[in-house]
Amino acid sequence: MKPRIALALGDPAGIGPEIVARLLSREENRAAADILLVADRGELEEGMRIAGVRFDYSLAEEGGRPSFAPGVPVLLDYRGAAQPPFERAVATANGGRYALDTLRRAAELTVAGVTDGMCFAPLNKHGLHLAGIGHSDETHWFAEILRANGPVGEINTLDGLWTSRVTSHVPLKDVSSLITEERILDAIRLVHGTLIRAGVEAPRIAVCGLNPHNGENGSFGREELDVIGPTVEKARALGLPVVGMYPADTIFLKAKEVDAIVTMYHDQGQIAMKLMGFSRGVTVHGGMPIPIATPAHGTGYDIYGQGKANVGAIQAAFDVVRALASAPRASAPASAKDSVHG
Ligand SMILES: NC(=O)C1=CN([C@@H]2O[C@H](COP(=O)(O)OP(=O)(O)OC[C@H]3O[C@@H](n4cnc5c(N)ncnc54)[C@H](O)[C@@H]3O)[C@@H](O)[C@H]2O)C=CC1
Ligand SMILES: NCC(=O)COP(=O)(O)O
Repeated sequence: MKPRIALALGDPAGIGPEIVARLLSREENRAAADILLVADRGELEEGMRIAGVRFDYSLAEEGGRPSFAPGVPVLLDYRGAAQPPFERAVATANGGRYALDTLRRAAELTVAGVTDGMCFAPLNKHGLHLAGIGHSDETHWFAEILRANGPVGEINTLDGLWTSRVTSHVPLKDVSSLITEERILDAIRLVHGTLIRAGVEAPRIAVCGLNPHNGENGSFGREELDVIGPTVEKARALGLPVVGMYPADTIFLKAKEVDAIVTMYHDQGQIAMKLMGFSRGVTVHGGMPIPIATPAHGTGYDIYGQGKANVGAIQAAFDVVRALASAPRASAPASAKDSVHG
């Protein structure tokens, strides 16, 4: 059966509408899934205008189940509490509200079984903060509204390599104090479970150090000796397939030998992954009861409206979420089965 995918435009001030338009202008994408666009109609039309593409879509009735016809996306014309017109190329509370409300609607529809997974174009985290998200990022907001009952975190994937992070959207000065046995084990388990769900039968996972050259026996920091090394040993004893720890500056040279790399902070993984393939990188929101994917790149305000945003990463995100949505779903916690929280 074709997966049914809810698709949202993300931040209307950025390149999201343009890249979604370009994604859906590809006939093979419209054929590969039943697509429910959760989007303001004016923003979708604007995205098509900027991208210089057009495709046919039908309209869903609010509250009604969409009736999918082959190759024709269904649009749920929805903007939540946001009010057009949207300012462009700048983070605003209105744009952040639009992003959050459309994501919430897409999540509700997916939890309710109308769709099997969701994909969204980039949002702007400052806009989310202006809109009052109440969390550091959308991952923790998703965890709340979906009542995720275990560890959650961003997982990035590119060309078959996956990464998870022990810390994510926190100031760099706080990273060291957040590197604990519990958080390292969570990051290992999160990516291990995601790999299994993605069909990797025997995942191999490498763990990264924090300090230059793994701290050189404590000369440049003790996190490796005190926490990371012993936790890697413990993970192995628990039966998790981990190797390492390896210094951050060379761990990605081993990318072909492993399926996943656990990094200690955001940019350890993201710089490497974005250099390896900026236009193919995907972020999966790990630990959620439903599949959620988005491009690893952001809102690209500097190229808004120019019609030159690359479609590659949202194409990859769409492909990843289709694969995850086609796999048998781990049972959602009872609390998340009927409604979205909050
Ligand atoms: N999927 C998502 O929701 C993501 C959202 N973000 C958010 O996006 C916002 C902006 O982040 P930045 O650090 O400025 O990164 P960015 O990825 O938006 O921009 C970095 C550079 O890459 C270029 N770029 C980005 N996407 C492109 C595309 N598809 N085609 C061609 N060039 C592209 C931009 O023009 C810019 O020069 C932040 O609020 C960040 O949190 C960041 C990553 C992922
Ligand atoms: N929405 C996903 C996202 O923003 C991932 O971006 P980042 O983790 O690279 O900041």
